Amino acid sequence: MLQIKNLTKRYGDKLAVDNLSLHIMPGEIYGFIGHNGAGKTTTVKACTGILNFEEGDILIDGVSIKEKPLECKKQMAYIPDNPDMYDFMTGIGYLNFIADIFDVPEEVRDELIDKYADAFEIKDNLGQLISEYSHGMKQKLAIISAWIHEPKLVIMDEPFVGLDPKASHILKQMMRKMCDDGGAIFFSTHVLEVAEKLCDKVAIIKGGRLVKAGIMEQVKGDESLESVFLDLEGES
Ligand SMILES: Nc1ncnc2c1ncn2[C@@H]1O[C@H](COP(=O)(O)OP(=O)(O)OP(=O)(O)O)[C@@H](O)[C@H]1O
Repeated sequence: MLQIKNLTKRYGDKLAVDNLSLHIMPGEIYGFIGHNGAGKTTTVKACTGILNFEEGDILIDGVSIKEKPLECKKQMAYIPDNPDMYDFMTGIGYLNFIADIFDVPEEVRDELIDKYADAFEIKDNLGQLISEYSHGMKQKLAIISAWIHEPKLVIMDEPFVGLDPKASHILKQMMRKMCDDGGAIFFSTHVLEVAEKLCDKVAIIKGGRLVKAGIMEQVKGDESLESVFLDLEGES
């Protein structure tokens, strides 16, 4: 579903991502972990077509994001680390705007908005301006907007930041359901306990280079993900 092939990205002289390859298959929740500045956001943004890269390629369902960005973007949803949305819109206005872009039929969008807004307990806030939303409310709106066009692939950067415990629980259920239905999820996180419980596979990046990747149980063995991560961080 998402194939990162030998991705290399530089900012001027700074090598941010170095020859990174990963393959996220349908049905998989794939976690992406690494220290601050390791290259997670750079990789995530390259996957969504927001950030150009010099070397390598990224395929969404077999299609290159470099060659056919629009075709790729139709298949996916992206939730950035900071949900910057149009403050002048109402919540419902924003959701309908996204649904329009992705051509979601009215009955379908109404049903999905109703279901997810209810689950996240922001139904009563949908008529309010986004400028009046808290960080967590914006994050909930961003998640709903991602799910209403039923993408095959969801890419998220730190999706649990700002969510209250109930909303985190609902998001985890939504992620599992989507992947059980054949979708795929690639997300970065610093919350290793969540990654350990939720992810089928995990990749660890350090200084722009992939240091470990694979099935969660194999990556962590008998240890916790945290101790594997800290051991790798300690290695020079
Ligand atoms: N626009 C930019 N210009 C120059 N350097 C950048 C830019 N964005 C990121 N970098 C550098 O690229 C490297 C990777 O940054 P990136 O944001 O991908 O890390 P990250 O793993 O997402 O970190 P964090 O966990 O702190 O969000 C860092 O050294 C960072 O300073």
